[in-house]
Amino acid sequence: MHAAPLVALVGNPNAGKSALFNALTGARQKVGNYPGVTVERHAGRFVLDDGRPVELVDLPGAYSLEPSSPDERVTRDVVTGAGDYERLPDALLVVVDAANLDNHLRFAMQLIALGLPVVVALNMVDLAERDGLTLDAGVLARELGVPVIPTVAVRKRGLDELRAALTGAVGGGGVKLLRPSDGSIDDDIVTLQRRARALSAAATVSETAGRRWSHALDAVALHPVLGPLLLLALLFVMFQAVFSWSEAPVGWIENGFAAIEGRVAGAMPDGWLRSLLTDGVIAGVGAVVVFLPQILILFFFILILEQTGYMVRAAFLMDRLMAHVGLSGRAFIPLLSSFACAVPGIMSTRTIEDEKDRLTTILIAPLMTCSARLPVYTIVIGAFIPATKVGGVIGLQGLVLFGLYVMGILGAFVAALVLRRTVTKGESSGFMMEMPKYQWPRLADVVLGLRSRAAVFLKRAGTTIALTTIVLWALLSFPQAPKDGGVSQVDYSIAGRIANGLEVAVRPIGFNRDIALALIPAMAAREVAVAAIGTVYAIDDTESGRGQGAMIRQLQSRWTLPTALAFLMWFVFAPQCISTIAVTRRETNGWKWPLFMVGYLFAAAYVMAGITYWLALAAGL
Ligand SMILES: Nc1nc2c(ncn2[C@@H]2O[C@H](COP(=O)(O)OP(=O)(O)OP(=O)(O)O)[C@@H](O)[C@H]2O)c(=O)[nH]1
Ligand SMILES: [Mg+2]
Repeated sequence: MHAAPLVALVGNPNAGKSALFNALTGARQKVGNYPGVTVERHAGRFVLDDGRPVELVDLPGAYSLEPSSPDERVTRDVVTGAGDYERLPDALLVVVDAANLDNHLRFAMQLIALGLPVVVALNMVDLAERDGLTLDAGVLARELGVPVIPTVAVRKRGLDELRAALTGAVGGGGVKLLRPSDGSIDDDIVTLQRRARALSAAATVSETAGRRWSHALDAVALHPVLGPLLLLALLFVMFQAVFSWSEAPVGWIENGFAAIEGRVAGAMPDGWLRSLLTDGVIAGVGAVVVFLPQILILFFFILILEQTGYMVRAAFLMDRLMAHVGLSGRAFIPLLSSFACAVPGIMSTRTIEDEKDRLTTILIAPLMTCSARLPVYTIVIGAFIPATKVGGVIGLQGLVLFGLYVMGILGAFVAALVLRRTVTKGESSGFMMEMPKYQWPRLADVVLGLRSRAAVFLKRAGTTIALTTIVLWALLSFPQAPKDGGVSQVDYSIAGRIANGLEVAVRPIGFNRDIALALIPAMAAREVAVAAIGTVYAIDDTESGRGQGAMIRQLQSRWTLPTALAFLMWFVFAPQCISTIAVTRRETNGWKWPLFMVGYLFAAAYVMAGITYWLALAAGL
């Protein structure tokens, strides 16, 4: 049996390859309105008109066949059949952005010159029309010598025609492909560019000045003074929203868990199994799941920034600042993605050309406040920072949260500055990124993005987090303390004894036994810190009731303000996540850099938490 024909999706970054891949295969690859969304090869399947299945691979965007960064290398290797990829594609589906034709045609012409059967998707014709641009696909097809199909990937327009053209291209339909008459594979870049421009002019039927409002938006978004103010305002609204919008849904989730716990407790006799289910699993998982609304609000904002095309503007604004600390402008998007999670953030550093630039970005990515820290931050802020308004409008809790994010960013900048002068010394490169077109965010995409985030989070809560809390519950519950022995169950347990030992090391920075106890399971996932503390208090004090309210009261009675502040500072810096360490090992091909990263971050966490604690004490807090 023959393997299914292989078709590769290629084109410039942000042309809509992944959107087209999703439309054809029904997959849900990430799309986003900025270059460099896809950094790996992804495969899927669809069926041609004649019933043959086809394997389609989505590739990272590239500007040419001479790769300048690790992600572009993947694309070059696949289309030339080099590297580790098993076979040459049977056809290329080249995606070009209709509204950016002359730039995208240059790479398309290089690809056509490779000699493989090609179908061109003239994508985003809707945006071209919006900008008052009408193109003649027939002219393009004649000049390029390959089928050119107008498409709107996100509305699934042009897919039937595309499938028909691909059916011909992979051999079944007997369509004879014409080759371009000249040998453009050997053309130099200037000749190519000139041809691309001429071709795009020939295919342009009419063009009106429709981009005026986009220029007007950029005049504000990229303005040297207004631009940063707008960025700051946007970030600020985002952090306020994390607190103020989440109140009601957090209440619903809590009531839900309380109801489940009540049912379970009522249906079971008192004993270790009931304690495992209520104090361990339900209390622990519940303590984490209540943060779902806040995480979704954060992602809602990130998705909107990604889809509107604002993100690259923000990167542009930050470029000067980034250059000062020795980072490349390209580092902005990996760092911004790390606000969601450092793992995809570190993977997206593959778009950075320079080895040292890339390494520096990887090493500082864990300092961006990932969403797993949000539960830890919000519960401690909720307990120790009063919900008052500063100046009548700005919520103090949101302000402190914002401050913690800023702390992480400042820490990252300082780290970059130091690293670039020592271990990753080198020149930094300038900003080179196309501005994507402004687009309205599509509701369906936002919903899809939020759904997948919710799924990831709930899966973690149901697996890693549940498992860790069960282990922790067991270590906290055994051996059982003698009744009336004057020693608390937590102190008597295995976990308590370990924590009492560890406490010696963390006492100088203001941490108590409960915190020492939470730090180790938090290595599996940061949110577990909250679950762990929840479990400790549930076992220690069975009378105290449940839910965030009870936990906040426990924190207030057992921790001092300096301890709470030191704890927050620890979480800004500490490298507490095994997945991040693992992905760093993979992306840097060895243990050297992940170990270095863990070492410097733990040292920074310890020192910064200590400084915070002592300063707070000195200030009389
Ligand atoms: N209006 C409109 N938007 C589109 C169309 N195709 C894609 N988009 C949007 O354009 C942006 C880029 O799409 P992607 O599919 O991520 O682009 P890509 O080519 O995979 O980009 P990289 O992975 O970065 O190389 C996303 O915001 C899409 O929603 C289209 O035909 N019309
Ligand atoms: Mg993509």
